[in-house]
Parts: sequence; C-alpha cells; structure tokens
Amino acid sequence: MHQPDIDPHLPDTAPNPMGADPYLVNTEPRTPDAGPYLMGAGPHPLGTGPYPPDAGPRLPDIDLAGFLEVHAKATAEARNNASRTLATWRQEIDPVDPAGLLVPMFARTRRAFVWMSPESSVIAMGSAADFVERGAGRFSGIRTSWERTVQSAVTGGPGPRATPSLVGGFAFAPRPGPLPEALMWVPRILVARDRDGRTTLVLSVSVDPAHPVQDDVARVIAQACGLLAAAGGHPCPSPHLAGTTVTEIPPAAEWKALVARAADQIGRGRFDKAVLARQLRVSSPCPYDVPSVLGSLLGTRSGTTVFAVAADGHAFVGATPERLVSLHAGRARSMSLAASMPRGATPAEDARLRAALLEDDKCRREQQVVTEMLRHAFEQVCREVSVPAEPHVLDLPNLRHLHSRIEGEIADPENTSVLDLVERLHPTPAVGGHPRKGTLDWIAATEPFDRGWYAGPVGWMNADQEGDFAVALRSAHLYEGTATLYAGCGIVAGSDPDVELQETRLKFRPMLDALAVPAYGPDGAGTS
Ligand SMILES: C=C(O[C@@H]1C=C(C(=O)O)C=C[C@H]1O)C(=O)O
Repeated sequence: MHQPDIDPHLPDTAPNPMGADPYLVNTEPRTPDAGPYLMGAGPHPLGTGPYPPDAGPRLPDIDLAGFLEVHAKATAEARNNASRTLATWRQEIDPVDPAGLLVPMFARTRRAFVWMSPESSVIAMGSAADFVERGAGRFSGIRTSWERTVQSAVTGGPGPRATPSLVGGFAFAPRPGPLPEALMWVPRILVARDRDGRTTLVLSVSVDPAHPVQDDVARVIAQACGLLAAAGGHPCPSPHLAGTTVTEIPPAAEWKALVARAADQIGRGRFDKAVLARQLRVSSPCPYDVPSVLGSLLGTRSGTTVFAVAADGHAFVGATPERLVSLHAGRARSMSLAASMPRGATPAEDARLRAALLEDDKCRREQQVVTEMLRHAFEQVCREVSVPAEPHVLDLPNLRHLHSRIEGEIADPENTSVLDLVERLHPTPAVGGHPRKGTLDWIAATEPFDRGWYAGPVGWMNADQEGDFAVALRSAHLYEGTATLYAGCGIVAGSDPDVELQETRLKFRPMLDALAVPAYGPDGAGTS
C-alpha cells in the first residue's frame, strides 16, 4: 500500500497537536447557513431523499470501542507483516442529501471524490491510502495493490461489505500530466448512498507498524461527525466574471481541417472510426470553486453521472452520460453510446430529430462499431451476453445519442475484478477509434494537446472487486482560475467538419454554463 504521496505529511504517522488531518484545512463544523455558497436548500434531481435540511442532522452513534478493537487488530496485523494495514469501520447512517455535503467537504479537504449518478452517490474525503501507478500496467497494478490491501485490512461495524471503498480514476492514456496517470485511494471518510436511499458511512485509517496512532480512530469519527453536522443547502452557481477569456485549441478552422483529414484517412481505408477532440481553455480572474461547478451540473444535467476527482489543488469534474462498465453480483453492464443529434426547440421538431437519429445510416454505423467492440470484449469474459437488436435514443437536456445496453454474466466471478473489465474496454471506439491500436496512435499524433483524464475511466470499487466506472466526458480540469474543457466527436466516412464542430459546441455548453461562461468568439460560438 502506498501512503498518500500527494501530501508529504502522513495523516497518522505525524500526529498533529491540533488533531487535524493534514488534508483537512478546517475541522470546525459549519452551520448550514454559514457558508457563502449556500442558497435555498431544496431537492435536486439526483439522489435527494428524505433528509430534512432544516431539522438538523441526527449524527450517527459510532461504536468507538468497537472501532478501537478493529484498530488494535490492525496494529497486530501491521506488526506481523511489517507493513501498513487498514482499519475500516462501516455502518449505516440516517439518509443525508449528498449534494449538501459538497460545500463542507471541499472547505475541509484537498482530496475529494464525488460520484452522483441516478443509481448511487459516493462522497469521499481525505485519503488513508493512495494507489498511484504509471504506464501500461496501471490497471493491473492498482488491482494487485488493492487485493493485497483488502486481504490484510481489518474491518468492523454493522455496515454492508459491498459498500464502495476505493475511489478515483485513470488518465485517457498512460502519460504524465497534472493528475497522476492512475490514482485511486481509500478515503478516510466515505458516505455512500444507494438507489433506495440506504446510506453507509465508511471510515478508514492506515496503521503504521512503527507508529500506530490509536487516537486517529477518535479523530476520524469526529471529522466524519463534523462533516455530517455541516451538511446543508446546495452550492450557489458560479458567478459570471468580467475578464473571463476562452481560447479554442486548436482554433475552429484548424480543427475542422483535422476532421477532414480523419475522414480522408477513413476513405483510404486506414481505419473505420476515430474520435477527435478539441479543448477550450477558459481563464477566469478568480479561482474556480468546485462545489459551485458541481452544484450547477447537478441542477441541470439530469440523467448523467456528476463526478469530481480532486487532489492537490487540481480538480477533474464533469457530468457524463456514458458508463464504461459496472460489475455487481457477478453481472457486468456497459453501454454503447455514440452518434449525436441536437434536441428540437418544439415537440414536433424534437420528434423529427429523434427519428432522424434512429434512421441515419452514418449515425448507426458510428454506434455499431462501439456495440460490436463491446460485444466481442464481453464474450471473452462472460457466459452469456445480451445486446439489443436495435439501439435506443438517450435524451439529454441539449442533445441526444444512440445507445445500447450490453450485459453479461461473468464466467469466473471469483477471479474477475471490475478493473479487469475497465482494462479490456478502455478506450472503447466511443472515445478512441477502430481498430484500436492504429487510431490511438493517430489521435495522439494529431490532437495538439494531451487528453489528460478526459475520456478516461473514473469510478469506485468495493472490497469484493466489484464497482462502477464512467467514461469521463463533458468534463473539465480545474486549476485555480483555469478550466480546460474537452469535447470530441466520432468521425466516420462521410463526416462533415461543420456539423462536427457544431456538435462539440453542444457538448461544451453544459460545462460552460456551470462555469458561467456565456457565448464566446466572433460568431457567438459558445451559444447553445
Ligand atoms: C467523445 C465524446 O462523446 C462521445 C462521442 C459521441 C459522438 O461521436 O457522437 C457521442 C457520445 C460519446 O460516446 C465527448 O462528449 O467528448
């Protein structure tokens, strides 16, 4: 197990006289009405439950003696193995609105993970153990480290074992960037909420065999209670700031020339499909506030998974419609998502565009390439694979895609980790190309930037190696006052550069709205 290498101070080897986790800049509970971000509390479309923001939270009663016993066993285990060992406590708690945890969490920590999908939410703060890997073996490297960690970990408490306990993600390609190429970690405090509102708190501390710090148990409980006590309203949207600038990388005309080049290569039979992306670099006079950006996405992007991976001042955030893969109870699910069409301004126009998407031969080919790749990959590891005969339409607020659900029963569930599936599937031709090898090299040589974590896998997993990973689309990397946004389009034979450029503008718009960036460019290019 690696220690968090983002911050050189270890949470439990260098006890702080103030009793504060080095990731936690402020452990004072905040009252729900104290924050500058808070606007009226109220239900948000994703994952809101019966938690009454005005009534004050009922804090969980955590069995300190039980957790201390877990810590003592983990200390013995750590000494036996002469290596760091996790002590983890899980218990169900009263439902809490996950969106209400965003402001207090980001006020307290530089390390955070957010996952809010229509099925589940995970809000996680601080790190008890980091797994950082590089290169082509990054998926299997994290899988091996996590397995080893789970084997020696000592766990207690009445909560379910299948609760998420490892969070993070991967860059699109194994190349160095501002965030590590692969970063997953065991949060100190994790609040997971399932579709039925069942909420579980998971607390983890890492025990150093040379310096076990028993007090860390009471400290992490106090920090968790502080976070839950401060749960409040939703974050305010980002304000629009004069002086904000938008730069297109590459400029629109150059990007269209690249699309034409891709279409030309496809015409010559070099490959069938390649996804070309472009960047917008938005510079604001003030640093971006991550909860504000997430709050806007939550309020407007129904049907998507809103996510954030924040480490060391960097945050990678987005609202993606695309699931890479989930594995639960031995069943794997993925989705073939490709081809785009705008929503109509009137119901009649909307219905016409929907029918046009389903009937368009180019769109069908574009999605079929993804479906066939996923079917083939599932057949390698599943006993039976189900793929619908016809694609469906996935409607998002400002655009829509073709999609098909792919499902299968894993043939060897005992020995299959969700990370094995991530490694097999990433990148699908929805974000890479077909055939994979040739197109990835061509994309890397053609796009004038590195993709970073855009279109990479982001998600969580549990101690049974099951979990859920999304494809990090409709996303941005935030660092201080700079936001780097990404959007791409699948290019096939017959793709029109003007139409593709327009499509990227639609894909950028939700994030631009979340950053309060109105129309930009000489032709008002950013307008929805
Ligand atoms: C590449 C992106 O989206 C992917 C590409 C699509 C397309 O080519 O039409 C549609 C959905 C996604 O699979 C993106 O949003 O950046």
